[in-house]
Amino acid sequence: MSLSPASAKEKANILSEALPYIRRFQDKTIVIKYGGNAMTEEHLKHGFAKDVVLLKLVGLNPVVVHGGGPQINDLLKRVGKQGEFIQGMRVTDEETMDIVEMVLGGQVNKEIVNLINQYGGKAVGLTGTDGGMIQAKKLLVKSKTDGEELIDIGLVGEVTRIDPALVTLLDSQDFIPVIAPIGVGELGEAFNINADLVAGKLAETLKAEKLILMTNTTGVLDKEGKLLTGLTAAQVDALIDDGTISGGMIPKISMALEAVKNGVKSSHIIDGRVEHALLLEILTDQGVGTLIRSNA
Ligand SMILES: Nc1ncnc2c1ncn2[C@@H]1O[C@H](COP(=O)(O)OP(=O)(O)O)[C@@H](O)[C@H]1O
Ligand SMILES: CC(=O)N[C@@H](CCC(=O)OP(=O)(O)O)C(=O)O
Repeated sequence: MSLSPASAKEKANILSEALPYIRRFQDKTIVIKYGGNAMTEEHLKHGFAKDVVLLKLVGLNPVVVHGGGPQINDLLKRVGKQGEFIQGMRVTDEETMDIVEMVLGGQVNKEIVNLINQYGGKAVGLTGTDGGMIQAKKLLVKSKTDGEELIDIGLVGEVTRIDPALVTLLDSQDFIPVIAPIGVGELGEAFNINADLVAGKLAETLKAEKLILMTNTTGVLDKEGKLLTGLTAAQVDALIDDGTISGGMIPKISMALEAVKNGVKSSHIIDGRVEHALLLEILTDQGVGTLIRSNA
């Protein structure tokens, strides 16, 4: 099928628009958090895998951290349990932890790895426990009503240290790391960690060029539901305080902000429901979603 001259020109323009970005991001690390809500449709999963392979082939180093919250909820439901969250973090007892390990470390991780490999990438699936990569300790959540009170929500972890050696080794051999957000404690115990937290800390440790958090909204929205295309630290604090940012968006925006304060060049919260959102964000002039900057 031949293209009309106008549409051929448009396609060529888009391809050539990518050139400066490919040059600028050559050999740079891009940490991509693929949220469970952005992987609910088959065609989106395929589009994501293709984008990751393309980024690798043009010389960037994508590192994938995935979530799987809705997929964990599905399995919990099947065993008659209801998922419960406090400030965006899943309350995780031992039985829930078994399911978290099955879904994140097994089902979801393997599916993403297989898809990337199907499109010609060399993906390797890991959890944070492999090689002792993600060290963690119990996370205590601050009470909303009494900021001083700390709530124990079970086997939920926060990252204490990341050893980047394994990821760096894989990158150097052209593999694409695909990481499930499970960490290991001092006594060898497994912790369930919010995937945004892992992605943010990993981006800092790897001194990534970009942290991209893919989710199921167009970005951060204001009280009227309008997209906020750019946010600074002060604006984020105000939006959390007045309740505009809530639930799962709290850990996301906090990590996006912490990452840019600690050396990551830019953080982006983008809509994983838009086909090829990754390519649009990284390789075109068209910014998508919300860009988070530090105040400095
Ligand atoms: N101000 C806001 N802008 C956009 N989303 C928000 C906001 N406040 C809360 N949210 C909620 O945060 C959700 C994204 O977080 P989460 O469900 O944890 O996504 P993911 O599974 O991708 O990590 C959105 O779907 C929305 O319901
Ligand atoms: C402690 C905690 O909340 N862990 C998350 C880990 C998965 C995750 O973060 O998945 P999404 O990115 O798809 O939300 C959970 O159990 O759901």
